[in-house]
Amino acid sequence: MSLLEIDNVTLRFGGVVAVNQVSFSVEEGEVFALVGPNGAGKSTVFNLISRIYEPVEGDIRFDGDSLLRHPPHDIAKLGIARTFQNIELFEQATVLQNLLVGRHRHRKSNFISELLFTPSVREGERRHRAAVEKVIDFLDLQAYRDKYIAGLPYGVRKVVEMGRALAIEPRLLLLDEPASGLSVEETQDVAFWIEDIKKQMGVTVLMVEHDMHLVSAVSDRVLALADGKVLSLGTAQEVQNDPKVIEAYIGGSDEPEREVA
Ligand SMILES: Nc1ncnc2c1ncn2[C@@H]1O[C@H](COP(=O)(O)OP(=O)(O)OP(=O)(O)O)[C@@H](O)[C@H]1O
Repeated sequence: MSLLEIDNVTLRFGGVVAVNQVSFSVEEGEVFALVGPNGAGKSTVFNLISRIYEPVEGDIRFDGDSLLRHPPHDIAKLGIARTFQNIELFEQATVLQNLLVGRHRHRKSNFISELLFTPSVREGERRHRAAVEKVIDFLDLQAYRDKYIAGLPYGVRKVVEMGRALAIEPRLLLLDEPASGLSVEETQDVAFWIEDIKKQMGVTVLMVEHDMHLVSAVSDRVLALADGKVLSLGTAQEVQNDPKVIEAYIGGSDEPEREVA
């Protein structure tokens, strides 16, 4: 059984079919990339998995369980974490505080036990701290742990955003354009982080990305979408060389952000 199964999913916005009978599966332990021109439906697929949108047709299963039976706030508890294209961190809080917020799905205590700071609450607090410190070490964020987000460079914020998602110890990490706005060197670092997230943390990664250098460097498989439909599925090289994909980019309103290697 695949970790994530998108099964014949359709979503319309008025007359626009944003996602049109799309099916694909993500296997445990792989890095899977969604690519395609602007408006192809990539973000909509992410928002369907996050339960922000409700499909009009089809099913989405995580570890065999239909996500459509769960409300959006259950998604993190089930083991799916995501980052956002426009970084969503608390600007007036520190890196450490932002990562601790990411741990909320593990909080089992109630208001009274929190108030009394019972031994189980204390123990829980220690576990949250330990998990967050592990992410800080893993992503090399020690120098920034007590810094406010508002004062951090964009590239560091992107890494913190990834850390916030990793702090919940997900099985599946959804990365929405992890390289957007980053320099070539910073994108290289993101490629290393993604490799480590897969190999050292054992987390499965599904990402939307325009930068084909990054996609080629880290992805086990790539799915190209255009006009809400699946165009091509294979290795990065197979997909980039698929005439249907080349046609979609040339015929579309944009081209890949950087030349394909
Ligand atoms: N909330 C919305 N309301 C109406 N139409 C929408 C909405 N969100 C997306 N769409 C439309 O659905 C289609 C797919 O959009 P989507 O944002 O998923 O594409 P994308 O592949 O993520 O594009 P990009 O690379 O520019 O982020 C587009 O035609 C878009 O205009």
